[in-house]
Amino acid sequence: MFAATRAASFAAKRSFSTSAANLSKVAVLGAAGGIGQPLSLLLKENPHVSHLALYDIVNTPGVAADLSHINTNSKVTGHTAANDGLKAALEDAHVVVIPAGVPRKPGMTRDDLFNTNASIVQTLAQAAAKHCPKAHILIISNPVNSTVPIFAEVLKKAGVFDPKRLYGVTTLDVVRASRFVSEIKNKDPKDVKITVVGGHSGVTIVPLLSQSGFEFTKEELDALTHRIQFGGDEVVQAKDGAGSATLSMAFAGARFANSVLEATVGGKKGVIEPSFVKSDLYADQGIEYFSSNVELGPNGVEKIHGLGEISDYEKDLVQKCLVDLKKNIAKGESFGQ
Ligand SMILES: NC(=O)c1ccc[n+]([C@@H]2O[C@H](COP(=O)([O-])OP(=O)(O)OC[C@H]3O[C@@H](n4cnc5c(N)ncnc54)[C@H](O)[C@@H]3O)[C@@H](O)[C@H]2O)c1
Ligand SMILES: O=C(O)C[C@H](O)C(=O)O
Repeated sequence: MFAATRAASFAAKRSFSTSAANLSKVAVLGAAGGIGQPLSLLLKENPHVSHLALYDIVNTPGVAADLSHINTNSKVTGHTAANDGLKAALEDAHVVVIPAGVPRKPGMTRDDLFNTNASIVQTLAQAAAKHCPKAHILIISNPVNSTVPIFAEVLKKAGVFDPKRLYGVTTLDVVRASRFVSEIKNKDPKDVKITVVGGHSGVTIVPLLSQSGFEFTKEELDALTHRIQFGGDEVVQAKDGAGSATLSMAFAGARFANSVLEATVGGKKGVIEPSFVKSDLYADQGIEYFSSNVELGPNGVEKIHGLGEISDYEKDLVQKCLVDLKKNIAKGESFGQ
């Protein structure tokens, strides 16, 4: 249903989106994985993409050959580590989306992925610093609360860090929040917008349900908050060892990538998405990265929105969030340094 709606909306936009200035190369790193494949499929439908470069350590030639038969305008190329494939994928990229890395199994936290994924992200950051220092970098690889600071430290070391162009993708949390609230309020999710702030794991995910326009009982509030914070665990448990969310993440990642493209090359104004970015909101408490609604413009992050008025219940959630977030960020920064 999404694909049909999305295709229709993209098709409508295509009529005014064909000039070269509106088109860009998008690279997906980790493109042959559970997220990478459906995400690349959705990006193949995006009218702002002129070239989709798919990089993974395995299987990208097949994924690229398959996607390249879809009759949308973009060219698709597949790259592996052979023949300097990472360089070829990254050169001239305007947007780089990164779902490379291992997913959770039941019983694991996202932080348990750190040991494996930190070095993967570090390697990809070193390559991005060299081959596409001006690209907009969208990080999906977990733990996002630490992988974004790792990426930033590598870019800083290379002297190319632009905080306006590095984004942790937290869109899945708002997608889930919208869906879960719509289920209990019997609404169409398209009319249910829930702001979610903080980070992307457990108690660092803070839904601001008091701003939703709906009334909740205390029981509903507790249940919804918990479900939004631990929605990822539901999928990990249901997949029973076969990974974590891939299809809903591809949907969320494609939505965020499209927003970045619309704001940076599509000329669209007032594009607002939540994202885990370098932020001043809690910098006075030593927390340099935070997810909140972010206004995107031609150069990326244009304005970081504050939290606005929040309830005492949410103030409590934010305090708990900040404790974990600070540790997750520090761990990423020290690894990246
Ligand atoms: N931000 C979010 O909301 C969110 C949501 C879901 C999953 N994730 C995270 O996304 C990551 C990927 O999840 P998945 O389900 O697609 O996993 P997956 O194992 O299915 O796919 C990961 C892919 O990364 C590739 N890869 C490994 N090392 C690489 C390297 N050095 N360079 C390029 N590619 C490399 C693998 O070959 C594989 O194809 C995980 O860390 C997961 O926790 C984040
Ligand atoms: O839960 C996970 O490990 C994957 C992802 O971060 C999610 O929220 O689904």
